[in-house]
Amino acid sequence: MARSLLRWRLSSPVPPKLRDSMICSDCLKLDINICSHVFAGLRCLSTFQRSGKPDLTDLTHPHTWYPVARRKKRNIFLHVGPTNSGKTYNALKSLETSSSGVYCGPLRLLAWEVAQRLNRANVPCNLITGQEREEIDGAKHSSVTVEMADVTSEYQCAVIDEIQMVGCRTRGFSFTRALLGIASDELHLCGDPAAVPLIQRILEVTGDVIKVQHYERLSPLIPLKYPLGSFSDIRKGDCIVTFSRREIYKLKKKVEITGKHLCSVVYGSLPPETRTKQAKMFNDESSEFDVLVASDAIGMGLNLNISRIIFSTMKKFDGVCTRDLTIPEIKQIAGRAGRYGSNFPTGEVTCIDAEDLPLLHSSLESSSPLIERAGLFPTFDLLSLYSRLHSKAGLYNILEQFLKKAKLSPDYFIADYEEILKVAAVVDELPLGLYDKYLFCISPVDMNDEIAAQGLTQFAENYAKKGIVQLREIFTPGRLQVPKSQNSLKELESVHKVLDLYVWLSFRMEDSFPDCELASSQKAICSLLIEEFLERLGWQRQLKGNFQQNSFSLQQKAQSSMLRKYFPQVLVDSQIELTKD
Ligand SMILES: Nc1ncnc2c1ncn2[C@@H]1O[C@H](COP(=O)(O)OP(=O)(O)OP(=O)(O)O)[C@@H](O)[C@H]1O
Repeated sequence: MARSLLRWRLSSPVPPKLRDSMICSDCLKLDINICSHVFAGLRCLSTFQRSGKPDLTDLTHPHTWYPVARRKKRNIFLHVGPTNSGKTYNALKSLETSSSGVYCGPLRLLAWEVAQRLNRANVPCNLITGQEREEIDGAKHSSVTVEMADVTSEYQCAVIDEIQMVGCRTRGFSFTRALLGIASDELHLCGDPAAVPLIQRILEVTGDVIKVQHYERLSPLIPLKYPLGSFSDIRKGDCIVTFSRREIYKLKKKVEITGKHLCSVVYGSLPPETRTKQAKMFNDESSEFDVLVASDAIGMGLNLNISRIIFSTMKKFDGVCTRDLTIPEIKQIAGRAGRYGSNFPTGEVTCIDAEDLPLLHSSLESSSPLIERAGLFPTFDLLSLYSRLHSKAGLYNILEQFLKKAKLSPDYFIADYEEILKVAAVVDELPLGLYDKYLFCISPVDMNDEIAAQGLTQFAENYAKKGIVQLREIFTPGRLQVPKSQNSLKELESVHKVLDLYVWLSFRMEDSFPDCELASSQKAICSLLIEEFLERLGWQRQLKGNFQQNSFSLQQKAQSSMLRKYFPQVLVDSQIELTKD
C-alpha cells in the first residue's frame, strides 16, 4: 500500500481545497499513455481511454475525482417534499447528534442560521463561507456554503440543502461536487422530489446506499380564487412579489401612500446582512414595517412570517429574456406563506391581476418537471494537466475546449461558462499563472454589474503588476454616503459587491490582498448606509415628518467605533431626498 501511495500524487501543488482529483504520476512520465494503475479501487484517469492519448476533456467519470468519498459506502438519505415540510429540520437533527459533520447550504444566510442553531444546541460549529471563517475551539462540525465544502475530510454526518440546485445553470457544479465528493458515513440531501431520479442515476456508480423519505407540507397553503383588488386591501403579514428593484420601490410607495403600512424590502443585490435585518423588521410584531415587498430572493434562506403571498407579476427577466415563471419558481415562492409554528400557520397566495390566477393555480397543482442533468466543472487538476499539454493555450481557450469537446454522459451538463469566460478573457491579457487566473474566474463576481466588473479588472491588473493589492489604491474609504436616490443606492450595492470580492480574494491570497479587515468594515458600512436609506424611504414617515423618531438613527450608528474610524463625514450628511419615482 505504501508503494502505491507513493505512486499517486497530485499533478500540481495546489491548496488543499482544490485537491479533488488525483493523477497518476507514472502516467505523467509516460506522457499519459494507457495506465493500469489502480489505487483504493479507483482507476487512474488515463485508463478511461481505450487507446491513444487520453482526452482530458472527457468528463464522464466525475465520481472518480473524489477518492476519499469513494473509499466509503455512504448511507444517503434523500429528504424530499414541498417547502415548509420539515425536511431540513429532520436532517439537522441527525447532524446535531453526530460526532462530526458538515452542513452545506446554497446561501450564506442559511449557513449562518445553521451554525447559530448548532452552537445554541451546544454543538460547537464553525462557519465557513467564501467571505468569512469563524472557527470555534474544538468544533467537529462546520456550516458552509456549498462551494466551500471540503471533499478531503471525513465526517460521520453531512447535509446538503436544496439539492435540486444540482440542475442550476451557474452553480449546479458545486452541488454535484458536494454530492459526489463529501466523504461522510451518512449524507442527508434535502430538496425537491424532481431531483430524485437524477440523483439515483448519478449515485449508481458510487456504491452508496440510498433511501428516499417523502414529506408533506406541515401547514396548509390556500391558493385564493380572487385577486388582490386594491392596495387598500393590503394587510399585515402580506408579501408582494416582483422581480426588479424599480418595481419593488414602486410597490413599496403604492402600499405606504395608503398610510396604513410601512414595507420592508428584500431583493438579491441587497447585502445579506441588510436582507436579514429587513426580514427581522418585518417579522418583529412591534415594528411598523408589517408588509414585505420582495423578489424571489425570499424563496430560500430567510425565516419569514408571511401570511399571504401576492404575485404582482408572473413574468421575470432572466438575463436573456422576459419569460413566465416556472412551476418550481412559483411553488418555491408561494410556499413561503404560512410558516409552521408562526403567527400565520395557514398560508394564502394570490395575484394582483385576475388574469394571472390560472397560471398560479395550475402551477401549484402540478408536479415540478424532473431535473434531467447536473452541472459539472473540471477540477483545477484537469485544467492544469490540459494546460501542460497545450502550453500556448490561455485559460479562455482551455475552457472553450472543455465546452466544445466534453463528452458528457446524459446525466451531466457542462456548467454555464458565460460568466467565467468573461473573466477568463480579462485575466488572459495579464501575466498571471494558471492558478491565479483560475481563482479570479471562480470568484463571486457579477460581470454584468459594471462597477463590480471594473473592480475585478483593477484587482487582477494590480495583482499582476505588483503582486500586492492595497485596497486604498483603488478605493477611497471616506467617500461613502447614505444614498440619495435609487441610482446612488444601486451604486452603493455595487461597491458592496467589489468589497465583498476583495474579502473573498484575501481569504485565498492573504499576502497579496492584505486589507481584509478594512474591506470588511467598509462592507459593513455600506450595509448600514443602505439600511439607513431603506428605513427613511418610508412614504408614511415622510407624510408624518417623523424622521427624528427613527429609533435606529444614523446618529446612533455613527457612534459605533467603526463609523468614527472611517467615516467622520457621514454625520454631516443626514438628509436624504426621497426618490421621485
Ligand atoms: N417536528 C418539528 N417540530 C417543530 N418544528 C418543526 C418541525 N418540523 C419542522 N419544523 C419547523 O417548521 C419550519 C419548516 O421546516 P423546514 O425548514 O425543515 O422545512 P423544509 O421542508 O426544509 O422547507 P424549505 O424547503 O423551505 O427549506 C421550520 O421553522 C422548522 O423549524
